[in-house]
Amino acid sequence: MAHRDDHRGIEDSLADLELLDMLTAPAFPNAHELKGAYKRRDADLDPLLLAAAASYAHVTRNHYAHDFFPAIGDPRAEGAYDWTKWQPGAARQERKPRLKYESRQAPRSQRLKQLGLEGKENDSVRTTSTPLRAADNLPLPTPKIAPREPSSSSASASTQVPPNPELEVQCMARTRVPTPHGPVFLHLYHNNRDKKEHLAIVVDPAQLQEDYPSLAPSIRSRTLDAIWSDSETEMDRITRGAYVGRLSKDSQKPSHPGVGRAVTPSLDTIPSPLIRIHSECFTGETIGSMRCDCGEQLDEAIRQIALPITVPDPSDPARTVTIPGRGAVIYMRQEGRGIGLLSKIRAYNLQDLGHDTVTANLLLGHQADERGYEIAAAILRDLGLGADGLEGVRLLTNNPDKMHALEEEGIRIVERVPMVPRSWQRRQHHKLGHDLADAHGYGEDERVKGATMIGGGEVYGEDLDKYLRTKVLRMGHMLPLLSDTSDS
Ligand SMILES: Nc1nc2c(ncn2[C@@H]2O[C@H](COP(=O)(O)OP(=O)(O)OP(=O)(O)O)[C@@H](O)[C@H]2O)c(=O)[nH]1
Repeated sequence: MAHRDDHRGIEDSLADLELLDMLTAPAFPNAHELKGAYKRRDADLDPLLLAAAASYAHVTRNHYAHDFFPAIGDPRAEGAYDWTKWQPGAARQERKPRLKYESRQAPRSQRLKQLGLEGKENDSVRTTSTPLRAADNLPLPTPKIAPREPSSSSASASTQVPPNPELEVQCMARTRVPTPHGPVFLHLYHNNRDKKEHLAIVVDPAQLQEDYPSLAPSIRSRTLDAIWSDSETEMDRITRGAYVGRLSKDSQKPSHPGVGRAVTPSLDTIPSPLIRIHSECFTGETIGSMRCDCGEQLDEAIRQIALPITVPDPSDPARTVTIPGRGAVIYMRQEGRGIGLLSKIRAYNLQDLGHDTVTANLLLGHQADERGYEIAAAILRDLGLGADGLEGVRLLTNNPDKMHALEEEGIRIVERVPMVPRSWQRRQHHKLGHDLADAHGYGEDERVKGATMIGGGEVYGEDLDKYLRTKVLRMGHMLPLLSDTSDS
């Protein structure tokens, strides 16, 4: 639209305004007079989109890799019509010639042919030439796991796999994670039965001491500590977590197969490791749902496992020594007792209609519990827990099916430890005096409000400090550093 001081003058401005009114008013007052005077200008496409498409050279963001970019900015390349010089009624201006677009990249079909991927255009393929592949800068050898058991519908004659390959689990990586209950070692497992990444949260802080083995054998993954290939380097082993002691700039000791297996003479006097087989629960663990106590159970399991243990001193049986708690939570990706999150959410709606958790599952065509424990048992064996000839386990559960399933898988359970919900413990605490709560290691005022990890209290410590400082100093996060605020 023209400006008042513009050489075109007031008439042009009024004409522009009239046209704008015509286009934007809900009903133009003299519509009957003007009918047919203007061509309708309803845009089928967003005008901004059209403007962007028409502007500048024929550039989309997919063209950035191409070769004409040096020419952008060159006046010869800017061959588009100069609209600032437009005059009403003026003759169409000469257009400057555009530079011819040339790409140095061969056509896609030729590039695919070179890579032997002809005809696979739509497959999601990663080629060696793909830039910025996360794994490129850290190639890790991976051990072979037998292929997944084929389902009857997917098995074809051309891809013959043994019908029921023996279950194999493989710990792919392990790392230390500080938690409010002390350090744990998070282990990530693959297996040849399902495509899920099951986890083991191993509590065994004695491993962090330089001068271990301690009184009890270390809880370590056999498959992680194994040699994966002749070509693996010490750095490969350390990067995947196959190290001993505490990893730091000054301490980098790769582990060797069989580390931590030695059965110490004092083993009979040390309680068996405390174990929980926990099933994933997004709602309870992540968003603090109070529809279940899964978040609390996970927190409580780690807390109980990490409680220090008092044992007879091997050098003087008349005295006792305290050793760090030990055990593991095997965290199975069996959301909603195996029915999955989608079905569990639907089941919750049925529960709101008055059905209980079991009926809701059944109404959806599921079983009350669709979990299996073969993989959990295999992970326990890999960690040297409950297996033949090694330590038995104390199992934290109220679920008899879980106990039986594990025993059927050959896991030796020497004791069942009940999982009492904290709110019940509190009520018991009121009824019976302080004995029960004290027996579980905390009193009325401590932690009873924290139903989940989320409500569980403040997180602090050396590792968190370091992490936050790096974010401020290297990533520009807007947080006052502790030293900056100490004076204020
Ligand atoms: N389908 C369904 N799953 C639920 C519901 N509430 C919790 N879960 C799931 O139940 C599983 C939790 O089970 P566990 O913590 O192993 O508990 P459990 O089998 O009762 O046994 P213990 O706690 O060991 O005594 C998680 O996968 C949750 O997602 C529900 O209402 N419906």
